Amino acid sequence: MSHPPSTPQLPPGPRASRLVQTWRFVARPRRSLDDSFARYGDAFTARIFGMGTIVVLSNRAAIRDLFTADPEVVVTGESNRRLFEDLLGANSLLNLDGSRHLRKRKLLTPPFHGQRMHVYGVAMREAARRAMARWRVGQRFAIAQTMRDITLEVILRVIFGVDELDQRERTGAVVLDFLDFFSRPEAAMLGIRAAQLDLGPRSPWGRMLRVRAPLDERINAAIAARRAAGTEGREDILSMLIDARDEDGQPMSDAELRDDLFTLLLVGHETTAASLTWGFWTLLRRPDLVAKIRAEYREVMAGGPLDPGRVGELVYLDAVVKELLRVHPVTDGAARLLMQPTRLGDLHLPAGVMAAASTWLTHHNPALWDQPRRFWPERFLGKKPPAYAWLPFGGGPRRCVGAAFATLEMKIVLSELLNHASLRVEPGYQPKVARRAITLSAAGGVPVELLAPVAAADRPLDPEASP
Ligand code: HEM
Repeated sequence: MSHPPSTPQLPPGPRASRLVQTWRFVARPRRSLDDSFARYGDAFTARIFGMGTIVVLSNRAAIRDLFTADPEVVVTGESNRRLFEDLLGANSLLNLDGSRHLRKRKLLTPPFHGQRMHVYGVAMREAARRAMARWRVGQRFAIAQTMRDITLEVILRVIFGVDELDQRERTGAVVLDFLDFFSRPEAAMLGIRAAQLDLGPRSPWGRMLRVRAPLDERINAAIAARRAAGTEGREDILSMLIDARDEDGQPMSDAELRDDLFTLLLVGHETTAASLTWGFWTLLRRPDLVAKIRAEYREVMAGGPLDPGRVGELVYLDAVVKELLRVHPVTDGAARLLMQPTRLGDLHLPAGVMAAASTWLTHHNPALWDQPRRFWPERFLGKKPPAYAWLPFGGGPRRCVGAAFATLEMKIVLSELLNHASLRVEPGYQPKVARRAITLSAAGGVPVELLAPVAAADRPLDPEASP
């Protein structure tokens, strides 16, 4: 092992202009990374508008040092603020550092753990079943849209406890309008601070503010209504956050609540929907894997009703989900800003630059994974994912708050749909990777067709039936 150089320096990287590098990052997210990895290896320097100079890592030792560094020195909120302060709000967990981040995380962690997960599991299963009930044999549809409908319904229900379906759908439409805006080419401009100016409804920032306003209104109205009606007996996240107190006994202000709910809405469903979409595209072309998922489901079901509390018994499905998150990561990775010169593995990087653990490159680095391009869930059977090599949810003190929630949702939706519906993906369909809001999703939405009537909830499909 070589030693880090004594003076801070940047590793080499692509020499193209910042503009060209930014365009490639937006338009060809995978290829640009693969090309740079092939040329420069597991640490290289890129220059991207909105992010400045960024050292892209797929080296395990460097990633370990990044995730275990002092969060006052290697920060996240400060760099997020440059991109998202006006978008997500100054109080958003994503935009905070140090003690304010810690305090907010303590408030936001309990809603996503423990007994509550069972309640969410029931909501997830219901949303999946409701989606299937709408399908007709022979119908063709984009599975990405179904996944968005399901995950949006779930997040709205668990965040706001919107019980009434109609109201949930109207709020959902406002959220989708907002997110759709982020799949337009002009949205790439929003990361540039100088472009964050309201120059009227035709300017990107002006448009963003106008599609966000109705969403703000709905969130503010929900907060006011809940404060007025009280939180007694309620199990939604909004009520939990209204009741939460920090160490000094202080409740959250309306502004804080608004920023947090907005953040959770944005990061809490599109990511899971995109992961599930890649999942269906992968699994529907692999009847052998679907047969194994179904056989396991039947076996576990033989021991009694498979309610969401028993999903943990589906160990093969667990391995499938881990492998999906490895092969098709839906975020670029975990980025930090270095406030001081920092040693990361063999690197000694200067202050002021960003360092990012690249999910795509780390998950496909042949030095870390046997046959990295192969989809092979068995690699996770009976084994924990290797530390600092499997990072779909980032790592360290900023690791994704919703990781357990998202994993549960993926398992429930995959298992409900694969065990009760025979779907066919259009033969030869090969999706491109497209940026949509913060996620890398399958362009075209993955068209599928329902081949036979959806099976009853208590009569799962035969393992050998068509996928
Ligand atoms: C498959 C689905 C998901 C993926 C792949 C994903 C991925 C990520 C990643 C990579 C990060 C950055 C971690 C880091 O910097 O180390 C993150 C942060 C975060 N995620 Fe997720 N996420 C998913 C679902 C969710 C859900 C369902 C929620 C909540 C309902 C959520 C809430 C958050 C929050 C609040 C943060 C910021 C944490 C902080 O800064 O302390 N995510 N997520």
